[in-house]
Amino acid sequence: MDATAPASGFAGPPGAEHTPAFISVEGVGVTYGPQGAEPVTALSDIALRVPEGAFVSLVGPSGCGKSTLLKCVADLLQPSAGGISIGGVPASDLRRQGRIGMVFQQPNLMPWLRIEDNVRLLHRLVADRGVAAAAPDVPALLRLVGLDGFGRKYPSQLSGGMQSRAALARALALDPTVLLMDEPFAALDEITRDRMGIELMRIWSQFGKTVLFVTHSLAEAVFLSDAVVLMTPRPGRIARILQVPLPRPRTPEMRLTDEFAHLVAALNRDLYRMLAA
Ligand SMILES: Nc1ncnc2c1ncn2[C@@H]1O[C@H](COP(=O)(O)OP(=O)(O)OP(=O)(O)O)[C@@H](O)[C@H]1O
Repeated sequence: MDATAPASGFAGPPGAEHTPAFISVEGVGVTYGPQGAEPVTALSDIALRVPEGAFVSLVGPSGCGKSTLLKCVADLLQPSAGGISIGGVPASDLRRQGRIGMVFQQPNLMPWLRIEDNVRLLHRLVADRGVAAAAPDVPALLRLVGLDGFGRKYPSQLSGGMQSRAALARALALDPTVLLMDEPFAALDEITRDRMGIELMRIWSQFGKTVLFVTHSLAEAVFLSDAVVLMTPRPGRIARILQVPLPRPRTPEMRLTDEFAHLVAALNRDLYRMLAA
């Protein structure tokens, strides 16, 4: 198994190393503060090349800067050094058009809005800013995420897993160029979380977007991804990029194979070595 990607920062499926980068992160560093305290260098010299349509996970010890990197890609945070482009354009252009889909650990649905109106919300917000965007096909999105027939419900009438599905439908509403997911299933119980992973694979194979996915679970990362980016403790750098040669579509049975166990063990070993150093 040759699972370590070249130093170029390529993060995509095995065999796609020469595909042009779609998400391009070049020399990105982030230093927070100072706000009366010591500055915190959260990220240092991150270089990442993610091809179009790839599913890539970011893993690493708590505080290594996974969310910070995702925020930079989403243009919610300006890097202190380096730059990021998506599909050849600056992330800021896409954000203004509402073309960066985000899903967080908490679904953050508006409790006073029906599910269908939550899914429409982003379109309303960008329209209010004068940005022309096609109105989302809400019934199709709800069908896609398995919420057919639940559009008239309010968030409180849905289970945690269903709220996660609604948050995903909302993130997909404006046909995003990329989907950025920050521990989207961390608040769910293990069985629901596993089921959501399978569902996400099904949905991803239909919408075909490039996904950056932050998780603390190495097994979840391996199961879902074409490549897993392991980051060092703060300041976060890229320690290793593990390419995942498991075939697609991924099935629950793959989690029981020796190959899967070896991939997760390889990441675990690197993580423990890093933390022990
Ligand atoms: N606004 C901020 N001001 C100062 N420091 C910050 C700020 N946001 C994050 N940090 C620090 O930057 C580092 C990286 O934080 P970040 O949340 O990106 O890490 P993470 O890997 O996503 O963590 P976790 O896995 O615990 O969610 C941490 O040490 C954190 O304390």
